[in-house]
Amino acid sequence: MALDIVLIAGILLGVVVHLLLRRRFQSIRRLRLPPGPSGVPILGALPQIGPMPHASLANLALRYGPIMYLRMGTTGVVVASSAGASRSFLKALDLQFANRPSPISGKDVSYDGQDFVFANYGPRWKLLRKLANLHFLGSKALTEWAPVRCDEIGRMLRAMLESSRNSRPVMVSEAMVYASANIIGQVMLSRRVFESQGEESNQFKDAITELLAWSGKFSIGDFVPAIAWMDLQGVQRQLRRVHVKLDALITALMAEHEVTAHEREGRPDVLDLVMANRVDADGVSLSDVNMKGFISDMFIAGTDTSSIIIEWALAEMLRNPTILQRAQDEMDEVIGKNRRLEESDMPNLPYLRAICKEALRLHPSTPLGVPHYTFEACEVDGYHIPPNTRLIVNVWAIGRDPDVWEHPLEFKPERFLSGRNAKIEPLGNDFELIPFGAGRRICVGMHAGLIMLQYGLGSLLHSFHWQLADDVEKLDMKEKFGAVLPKAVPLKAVVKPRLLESAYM
Ligand code: HEM
Repeated sequence: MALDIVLIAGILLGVVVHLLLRRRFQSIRRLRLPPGPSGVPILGALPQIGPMPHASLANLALRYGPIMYLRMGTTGVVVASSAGASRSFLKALDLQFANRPSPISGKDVSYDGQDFVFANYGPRWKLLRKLANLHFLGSKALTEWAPVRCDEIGRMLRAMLESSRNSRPVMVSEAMVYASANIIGQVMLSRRVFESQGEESNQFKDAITELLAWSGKFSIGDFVPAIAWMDLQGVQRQLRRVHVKLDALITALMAEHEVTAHEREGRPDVLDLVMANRVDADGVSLSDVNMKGFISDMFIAGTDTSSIIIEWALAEMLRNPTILQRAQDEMDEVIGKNRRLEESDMPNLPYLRAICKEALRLHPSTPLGVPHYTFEACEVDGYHIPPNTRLIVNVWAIGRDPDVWEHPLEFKPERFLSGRNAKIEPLGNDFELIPFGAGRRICVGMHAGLIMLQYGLGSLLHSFHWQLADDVEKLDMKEKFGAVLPKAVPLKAVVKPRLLESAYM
């Protein structure tokens, strides 16, 4: 009897110990973090991120793999560096990662997270996104605003024609930023923001360029919030300085817009429509600060993105004149030389579209996208991701992945004309090419950005012969890292008209 009790007690104890050990091992297995560098005390892996973080992270991924976990300061960061890894996050875990980390150094420029880009996933973000799609950036709205794009690109081409007559070189990205800002101004606020290309528009471009350069910096305070107040690298100070300039411009534009409301009766612009619908059926409402953030985001995200890619594409073609020639031949055949390119020509220009995809692959304007954030713990490909983790998708590394792209560093638009790659589109479904991101937070201006890229670049190629301003000097192809990735040395070129004079009028 006593033996039985001892035996049963022993078996029970064995079962309990077994269950406890199994749970313990399971939880250890469940809590396996993705591989990554161990880093140093306090700063974690931050010292391993050099001045070109997209390249540093790509190098670390070669060692640790496409899903990598880094502790940066006191913040956990997971980095996705392959098509498969980005699909695991932006498709399978899209909802969990649909938030943004709180912008510490970008506190001012994001209106303390009250804008659109940094809004967390929730009712206010949904309302902003709905209104942006409905009135500004969705396909119906884009069709309605096509005459504005035609007008502004026409002005840009005429200004370049003038430069060629006066033997003045053109600064490609400046011209495109000026055109893009005026398109956004006309559509959103019924006014061109700059009447002439010159000091005022250059100040605006410089402010946006500076803002994007500083906001891409890996600021220590963003990763060690306890010491953010010290602003050790001066990032917040610099961003505040630029924000003050841009905010003054936006405040003035909004005030003027209110005064001129009577002039737009029956023909509302985007701001009128968004203002009129700023409270939705569920009572979610947009404050004046939300509205300022919305306008500011549209100018910032909508101007220095397509223009950067156009500049890179032209630079690549100046290094590879046969590509430039083939693009011009295609347009001459489809359009001729009596008129300029129209948006409706685009379906008939497969080579031009391939050039745009190739530029988006090799030179995505936002190399690390915009960071995502999860408040909840989750599991990805068998790895545990702790709560409050930041997600970086290395879009730049994905576009250069040698396992996907043959000769990844070469600019070869032909790769998109046949075979498997011909089906790849940069629209968030093919994770090998995600310059606009993917999932719910995919760029809301994706279609507008693509139109500006194809129509802007196509118009420049079709309208002019291109030559480097300084033929002797080798074209500098270095990148300058920030939230966006422009050429370190802006492209300066000499143009000569190639269409009938009447085509420019
Ligand atoms: C070629 C041009 C462009 C590129 C490459 C680009 C790229 C991106 C990327 C990578 C994101 C982050 C997506 C993510 O979080 O996963 C983004 C977000 C965003 N973009 Fe663009 N963009 C372009 C043009 C535009 C334009 C023309 C506008 C507006 C006029 C715009 C407005 C925005 C906004 C508001 C967001 C934030 C969306 C959100 O958080 O829900 N973008 N863009």
